Amino acid sequence: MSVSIPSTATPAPAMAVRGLRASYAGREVLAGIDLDLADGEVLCLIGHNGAGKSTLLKILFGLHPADAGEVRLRSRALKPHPSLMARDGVAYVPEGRGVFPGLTVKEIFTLALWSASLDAGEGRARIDEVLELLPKLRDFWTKRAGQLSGGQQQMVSIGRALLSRPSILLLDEPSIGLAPKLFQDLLTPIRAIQQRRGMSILLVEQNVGEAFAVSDRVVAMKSGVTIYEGKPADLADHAKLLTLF
Ligand SMILES: Nc1ncnc2c1ncn2[C@@H]1O[C@H](COP(=O)(O)OP(=O)(O)OP(=O)(O)O)[C@@H](O)[C@H]1O
Repeated sequence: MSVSIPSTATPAPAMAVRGLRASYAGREVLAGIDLDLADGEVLCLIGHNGAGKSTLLKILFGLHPADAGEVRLRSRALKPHPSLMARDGVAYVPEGRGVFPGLTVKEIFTLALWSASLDAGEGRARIDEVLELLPKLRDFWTKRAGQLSGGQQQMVSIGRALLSRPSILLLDEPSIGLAPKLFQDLLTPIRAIQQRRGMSILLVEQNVGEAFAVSDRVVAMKSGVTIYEGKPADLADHAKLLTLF
């Protein structure tokens, strides 16, 4: 008689990075990064300017090549490429928002649906879903992105990323140019969406106060390597944070 034994194995992380190295014109900026992003976790990546945080995100979405190391989605090793990552449920919101200033929000979303080759019915359903998740988008739906505030543009950028129903969201410094209160207003719905969807988020942020409040774990980087990993509460004391750098 065969007896089935329940598996006690830890599930593979949503995304894992091993020994990642990268450079620009021969200058090494990532010097061997190991990182796990668990299922349904918000991981906040902090560090000085130039520590390599944005480069890491770019590599994970396939926008910059790694010199060495491995990127895994679940336990599957792959060579990141933007279309491949998008197909596999990864979305990337770059620093600086990247919305087309001359297009209305509606046009930006329509363009994103068109480039994802979704049919009209599915496209409408996706837009309705994002508008339900981020209802404030309705307030400026027909305005040109260039006329929107920084926080509104950031919401457009994140909403556009959510259209693809990602399981992993790579968010590069969404607080740039936002007052702390506006940043908080943006993070609160993101955290709610993340919990509702069970999405994993890798959030690069310098604005630690607000970011830690929605993060499950923090990793600090310095000069291309990770130097600390812990819970936000362990770093709540600002003095302790400064000793890391
Ligand atoms: N396109 C590029 N060409 C050459 N060097 C670059 C390029 N992008 C970044 N670098 C350099 O690589 C290093 C890491 O930069 P990166 O932007 O990844 O750091 P960061 O931690 O995200 O910094 P910040 O917080 O300022 O955005 C820095 O020394 C930076 O000057």
